[in-house]
Amino acid sequence: MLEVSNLVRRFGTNTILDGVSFTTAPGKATVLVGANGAGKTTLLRCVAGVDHADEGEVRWAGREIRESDPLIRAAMAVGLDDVDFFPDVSVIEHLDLLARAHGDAEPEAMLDDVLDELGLSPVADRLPGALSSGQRRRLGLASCLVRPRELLVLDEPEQRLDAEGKQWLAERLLAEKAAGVAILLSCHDAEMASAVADEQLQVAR
Ligand SMILES: Nc1ncnc2c1ncn2[C@@H]1O[C@H](COP(=O)(O)OP(=O)(O)OP(=O)(O)O)[C@@H](O)[C@H]1O
Repeated sequence: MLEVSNLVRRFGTNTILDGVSFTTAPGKATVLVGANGAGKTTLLRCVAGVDHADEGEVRWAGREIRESDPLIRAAMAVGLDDVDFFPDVSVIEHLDLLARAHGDAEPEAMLDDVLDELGLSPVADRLPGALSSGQRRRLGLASCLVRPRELLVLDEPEQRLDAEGKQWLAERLLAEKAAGVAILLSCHDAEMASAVADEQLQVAR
């Protein structure tokens, strides 16, 4: 379980998060909603361990979150917007590397399924620089799906997806919940937020 307690994040004199607390549970989705600049990405970055709160705590299974902790990395699949890909590693090679790094010695069939599901099969051999922004977004999502996960953290995953992609995303998130995965995501799409959320958390400065 993820436990966020009294999280405070300041940038200079600006207090962005002012004592945020919530928990997630297996099979449940918490959706962060709020205006541009409200602090949703900041909160997700603190949860993922790539940013550090000034006060408060983020714990997973009782352990303080550190992105270098193998137990945390094994449990948490994170799709933030600033994902970088190796420029000279193809779509399929990225996914293959990730799956193997997380202990799948024979990922080929699973990779085919994920590529197919995300409509990335036709560009499987392309380098990231030759993808459209929507295809890069899909590759970021695929990166979360080719590895084991107990918690899925996604920052505005609906961004740059076409209508079909959004429909797929909503269905996939419901399937993740049904498989027992806890989900924490930010979302500007009200329809998707209500379709997926067990709890909506209003983030406001
Ligand atoms: N590294 C930083 N240094 C200074 N200010 C920052 C930094 N990162 C974020 N901010 C500020 O914190 C506030 C919250 O930003 P954040 O990206 O968390 O908002 P958001 O809710 O995700 O917005 P959006 O819906 O537009 O993605 C903004 O005012 C932003 O300018």
